[in-house]
Amino acid sequence: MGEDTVKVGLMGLGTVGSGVVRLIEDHQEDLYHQTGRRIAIEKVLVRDRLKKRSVPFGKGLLTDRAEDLLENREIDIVVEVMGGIEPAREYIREALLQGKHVVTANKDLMALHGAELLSVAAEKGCDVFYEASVAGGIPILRALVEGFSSDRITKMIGIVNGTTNYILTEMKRRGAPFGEVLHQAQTLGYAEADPASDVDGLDAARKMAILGTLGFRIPLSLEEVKVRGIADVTPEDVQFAEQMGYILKLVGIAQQDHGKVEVSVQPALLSGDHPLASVEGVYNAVSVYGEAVGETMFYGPGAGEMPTATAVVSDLVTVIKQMRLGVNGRGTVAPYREKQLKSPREVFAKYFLRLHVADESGVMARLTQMFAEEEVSLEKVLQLPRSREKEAEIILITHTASLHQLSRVREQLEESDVVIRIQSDYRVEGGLSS
Ligand SMILES: NC(=O)C1=CN([C@@H]2O[C@H](COP(=O)(O)OP(=O)(O)OC[C@H]3O[C@@H](n4cnc5c(N)ncnc54)[C@H](OP(=O)(O)O)[C@@H]3O)[C@@H](O)[C@H]2O)C=CC1
Ligand SMILES: N[C@@H](CC=O)C(=O)O
Repeated sequence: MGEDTVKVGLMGLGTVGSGVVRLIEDHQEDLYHQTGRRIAIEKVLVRDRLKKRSVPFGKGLLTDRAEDLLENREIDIVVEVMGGIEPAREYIREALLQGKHVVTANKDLMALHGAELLSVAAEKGCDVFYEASVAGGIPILRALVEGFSSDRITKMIGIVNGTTNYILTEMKRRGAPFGEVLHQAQTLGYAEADPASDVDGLDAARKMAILGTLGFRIPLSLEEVKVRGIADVTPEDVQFAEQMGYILKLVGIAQQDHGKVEVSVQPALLSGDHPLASVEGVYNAVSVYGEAVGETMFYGPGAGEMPTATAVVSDLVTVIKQMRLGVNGRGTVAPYREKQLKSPREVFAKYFLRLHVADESGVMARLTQMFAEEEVSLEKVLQLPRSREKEAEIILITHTASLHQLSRVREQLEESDVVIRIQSDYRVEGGLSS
């Protein structure tokens, strides 16, 4: 191997790592034409060297000692696709201190320690790219940083977790039980090592923290993202939503107006004509609204071996091109704007509530009174046939109200003697016509 070869240290050979190996092999000629360099995987770090692998490697290439990559002076670029916080953070930091460029798919790490790692990279004149960390195969980060650099982004709304979108789609399509479809998502390589982070919305929250930081150019931290997952979503919620013309999805929303931002992840009802309503299975999509450009939409596979590998290898190509130009590390840390978060009085949406109430006369009047007291008006009301003795079910969709108003209404409902329980409540996002 001569001068024209770039040597890569690969950390992780699971779903994404195997895809990276395949893609580099299959596209070697195309990659050479773009970069003028051959890409050679010099060492691969794994936990268990004896495990059976879907991509064949010479015995000497696999190692379970991180030093074999970090202390290898021949390795120019470390690709981290192991996942988790530690030891990934320590390894990436050390790689940067050794002057190696880094490509990672690790949103857990970038959402939590991105600022620290980018600042080490800037000091050492190294690149850190992490396109694969958000929305798998969709090149959304590059679009935000480069494509929208002349505009001011006001809103990003997206389906950014493939596993939960796959689960909700299968629940809607064939009424499949939650546990069964989660297991399928794991088998297909979509889910995180701990799938609770998909189901609880944390994976999507990490991605929204990254999108918010890059899109609004503010230092957004993970704790500032309000998170609710899909664990308590029932097949009935999905069906009732459909009856009323809505699709239930796990949605990330990042919005800024008057200099204040709101970032959240929650199961939300999307009206049938919403651009995200038809995004199914493992697919992700992000709508980005710019003041000047208007609405744009990015769509593609959000998880899985080869889609994610394309994002990783594209980052690798960028690093190699920058090496040729000698511009690595330039602009790694962009100056941020001042950050102000919205209070619950400043976050507005419509809401869907499913209530189990006493089956007696006058209940509807009592309910509407509670909403009226908080100045929340109702857009739709659906009374369902009685499901149990002395219990009726009512579904309400409000007009736009603040989160604060909704919490006040919820308090009243919870204290009321006619409400047996609030079965579910979801934010509602209108479509093109709203
Ligand atoms: N799967 C997907 O669709 C997507 C994943 N990502 C991100 O990509 C990263 C990798 O995900 P994925 O490929 O699915 O994960 P996998 O669990 O399939 O693979 C992880 C790999 O890392 C190795 N590894 C884990 N911990 C260590 C450690 N401490 N020391 C050495 N090796 C270790 C494992 O070794 P061994 O094989 O020996 O167990 C395995 O090869 C994660 O950050 C994930 O969030 C991002 C976008 C999509
Ligand atoms: N578990 C994640 C993988 C990609 O980021 C998902 O399902 O989206």
